[in-house]
Amino acid sequence: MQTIRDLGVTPEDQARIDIEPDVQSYVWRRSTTDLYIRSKPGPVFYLLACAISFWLAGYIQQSWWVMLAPTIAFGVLGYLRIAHKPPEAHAAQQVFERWKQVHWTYIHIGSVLWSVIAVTIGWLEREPNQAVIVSVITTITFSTAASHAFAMHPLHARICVMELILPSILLYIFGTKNLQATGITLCIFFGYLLLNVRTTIREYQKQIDVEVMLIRSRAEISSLSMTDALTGLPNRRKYEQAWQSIWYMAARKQEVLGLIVVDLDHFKHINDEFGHLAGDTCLQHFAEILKRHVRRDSDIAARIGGEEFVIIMPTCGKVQLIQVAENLRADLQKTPCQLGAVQIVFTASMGTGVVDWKNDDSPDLTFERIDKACYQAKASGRNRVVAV
Ligand SMILES: Nc1nc2c(ncn2[C@@H]2O[C@H](COP(=O)(O)OP(=O)(O)OP(=O)(O)O)[C@@H](O)[C@H]2O)c(=O)[nH]1
Repeated sequence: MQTIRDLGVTPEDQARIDIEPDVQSYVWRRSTTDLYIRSKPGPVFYLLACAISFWLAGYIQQSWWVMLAPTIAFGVLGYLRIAHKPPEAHAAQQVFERWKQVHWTYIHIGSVLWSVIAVTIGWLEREPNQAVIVSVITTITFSTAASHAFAMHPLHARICVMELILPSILLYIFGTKNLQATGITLCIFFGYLLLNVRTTIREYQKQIDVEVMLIRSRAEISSLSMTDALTGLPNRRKYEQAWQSIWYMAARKQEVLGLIVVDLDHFKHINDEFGHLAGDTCLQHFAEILKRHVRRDSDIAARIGGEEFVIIMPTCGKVQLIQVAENLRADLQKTPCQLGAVQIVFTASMGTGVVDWKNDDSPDLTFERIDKACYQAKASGRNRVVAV
């Protein structure tokens, strides 16, 4: 709900302030959803690579049981990754952080498991045969995929790449004789990957920045379309939306809901005598006075026509409404609008009332009743408050 308490805050600033929590939650949601989707297929590919390498090394031909442990491990991991769904869009930051930690644990377990398999094959084979070649190629593929897919969390992405590739490098260089060249090549590739992670992180960040910019611009446009350009108050469109939703919400519990309709007196004379620009300044002057009298966050003051304004005051009873309207009326009367050397004194007529839950069938009916009270105030001499 839009409030007008922040004097000196432009509608553009207000739009930005209002949207910030949404932007933050979008960024958290976006990065967690990306992580969730991108990490899902991992265990399937680990298992496939494991089966092919084991087959080429001849382990499966010796005993099918050799695949039991990897199948269970990657099966459970796959299930956990799928079942661990990202938090709801408007969850608190801590919820997103906790989710991230748990999900990254699943991802790290997967990359460590793969490393154990790749190192076991290298350790048992110790020569560049087909099984080792496949395990090296798949290790390169997995680490490249990790460096591309997990750019939303740079530190974890880097650790993941290390977990996948470093154990193989160490084994090939220091633990074997025939695979040292492969180890050195992998080492060079590892360096390239670490540099590559930096680029992908930057690209991912840029993409998010563009999306955030779009969200902010959309919110700004939508806020501007709800704001009266001259006074900075919510406009008729915003008032209608707010009045409808506040009215129906109050109707559920039959809560007290007050409305003040304000119409400036003889405004045409001001325009005719001092010019249209002076008229505009008077409208701005009145809007500033109005803002001073609308103090609660739940109250909404809006300009709904040329020189017509309303104040929606939830939980505000008859007596309070009259008091607010009288204070506003008196304040306007004693505070002239200063235009250079000229002072323009003008007044306002007001109708006030609360929703009559027995007879008011709709927000429009309530408005009509209180608007009529405002006309009565005009008809009975202006510069007064009529309560219904
Ligand atoms: N300067 C200026 N004048 C406006 C604006 N919107 C409406 N008006 C003027 O407000 C005046 C309203 O005139 P009327 O509806 O006759 O009402 P009034 O002169 O205030 O007379 P009562 O309401 O009967 O007291 C018209 O002259 C409009 O041109 C605006 O944005 N700027």
